[in-house]
Amino acid sequence: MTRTDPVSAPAASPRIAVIGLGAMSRSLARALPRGAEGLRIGAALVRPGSGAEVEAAAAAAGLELFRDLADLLAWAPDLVVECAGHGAVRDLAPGLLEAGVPVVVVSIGALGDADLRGRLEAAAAGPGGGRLTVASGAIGGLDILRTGGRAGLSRVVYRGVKPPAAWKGTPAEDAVDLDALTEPTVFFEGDAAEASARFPKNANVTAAVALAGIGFTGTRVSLIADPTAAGNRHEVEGEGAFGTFRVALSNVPLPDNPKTSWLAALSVEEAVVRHFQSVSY
Ligand SMILES: NC(=O)C1=CN([C@@H]2O[C@H](COP(=O)(O)OP(=O)(O)OC[C@H]3O[C@@H](n4cnc5c(N)ncnc54)[C@H](O)[C@@H]3O)[C@@H](O)[C@H]2O)C=CC1
Ligand SMILES: O=C([O-])CC(=O)C(=O)O
Repeated sequence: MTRTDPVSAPAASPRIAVIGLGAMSRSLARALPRGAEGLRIGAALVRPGSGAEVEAAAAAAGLELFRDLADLLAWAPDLVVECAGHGAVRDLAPGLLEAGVPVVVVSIGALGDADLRGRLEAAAAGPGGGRLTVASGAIGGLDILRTGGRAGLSRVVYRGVKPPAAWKGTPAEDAVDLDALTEPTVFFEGDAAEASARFPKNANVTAAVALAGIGFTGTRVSLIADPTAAGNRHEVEGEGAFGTFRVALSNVPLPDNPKTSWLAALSVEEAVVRHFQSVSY
């Protein structure tokens, strides 16, 4: 027998697409190919009305551009990574999962909606359903909440501090004059259900903490605008039968979006790499 093909042909590169082409997707598309794994983003699903700026961003990143879920499905993605917003999780993730496509979600606050969680769980569990994974995002310590939580948690508290500019365009503007602040100011106190729903671009971390720990209503949340803050700070304290813990992060924001920590983009990169590993450490 004559072989003309190489004995060990390289495996085809997985077809990875992002939803949304904002700060996080652009960071991911730039960073992923620099990793040793040889992965890259190949396509982006953007809003139907997206114009020339988005086309230029896609061209610069070498991405195929789709404006319709059916076109993305026809591209046959091996993995789709949502980096868009709560609406994208609600409108697009169930259809992807039903079609058998694995989905990584970073707009985790959308999962505060119990009906949506039920739809996603049903889509993933259905015949040929894809797997839904949640990226850790801009926060850490989720592993402690999950593991400690197996023996029961009695208290989980989250505190989020960002510079006033990062709270622009959010309900924080109704509570305080962000431009006039001279000291750290608490403008929201409540639970993770309310925080993640009212601050969909700033408080996804509260949903990540809630899902890993004691749920959306059990997780106490304070949000703070601090004119002296250089970046985005997140603190989580937990208590349970296992003991206690405290995690504090001081995150560098993405240059294109002061609301979003670079760590959130890195967490998506890590989730993508992990998805394709046969052994994960
Ligand atoms: N889990 C976490 O720790 C974090 C989660 N996030 C989430 O990630 C999202 C993306 O963050 P960034 O890239 O910084 O925001 P961004 O605002 O820079 O980019 C989001 C892009 O997605 C597009 N988009 C929105 N809905 C869409 C849809 N249905 N279909 C296609 N495109 C859509 C927007 O037009 C925009 O271009 C945020 O909206 C937030 O929900 C952000 C920071 C941290
Ligand atoms: O990126 C961050 O620091 C946190 C954030 O915006 C979110 O949780 O939605």
